[in-house]
Amino acid sequence: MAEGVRRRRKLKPVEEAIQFSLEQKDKNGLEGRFISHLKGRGVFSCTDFEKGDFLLEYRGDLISKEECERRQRIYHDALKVFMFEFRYNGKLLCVDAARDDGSLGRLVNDDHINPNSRMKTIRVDGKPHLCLFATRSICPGEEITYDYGDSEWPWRCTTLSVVEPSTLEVNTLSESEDTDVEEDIHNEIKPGD
Ligand SMILES: C[S@@+](CC[C@H](N)C(=O)[O-])C[C@H]1O[C@@H](n2cnc3c(N)ncnc32)[C@H](O)[C@@H]1O
Repeated sequence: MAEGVRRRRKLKPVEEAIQFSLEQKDKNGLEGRFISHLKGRGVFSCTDFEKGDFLLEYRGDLISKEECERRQRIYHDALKVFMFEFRYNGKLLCVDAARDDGSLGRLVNDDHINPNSRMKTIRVDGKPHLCLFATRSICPGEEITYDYGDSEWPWRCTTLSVVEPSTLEVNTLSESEDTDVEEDIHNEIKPGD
């Protein structure tokens, strides 16, 4: 087959995650949008994604536990929420995405009930990268969410209020098979830490 006609092999999700991690770019088909003053911004799909697809990297500075603790002492609460602590090869590490570099990963919101993606670590050049993969098919217009992990996140407080005798409404008060995939992870920080 002539060089120009040769088809590019479709990358596996983890290969795509590695490529985007190396290029430090977000893929097309996703956009950041303002949702509300309580929730802030979020990331929305503008295309169809399939279960297992790579979506985004949670980009930031990869730092040690000690450096994370040092930054937490000087950061305002609004910045601390961008510090994603995780365990890798038995060590506590952190990706600090406090600096707004325009990347989308840092804008993905929490949903512990019906998330559509999951955070995993992938190894690129010996270093862990935090990447989100779709856990089900995602339609255009859907918000991308993942489970931040067990913690007393303030927005998870809910109340039940009776709307009609038989109708309950939930009101939110505040708002691998591949060898490079290490493990599913959760954010281990607690709000205000
Ligand atoms: C990593 S940031 C996500 C992006 C954030 N929404 C923004 O605009 O910068 C985490 C913060 O987003 C907000 N957040 C995340 N998930 C939420 C949810 N389900 N409901 C309300 N606020 C949420 C909280 O303020 C949280 O501290």
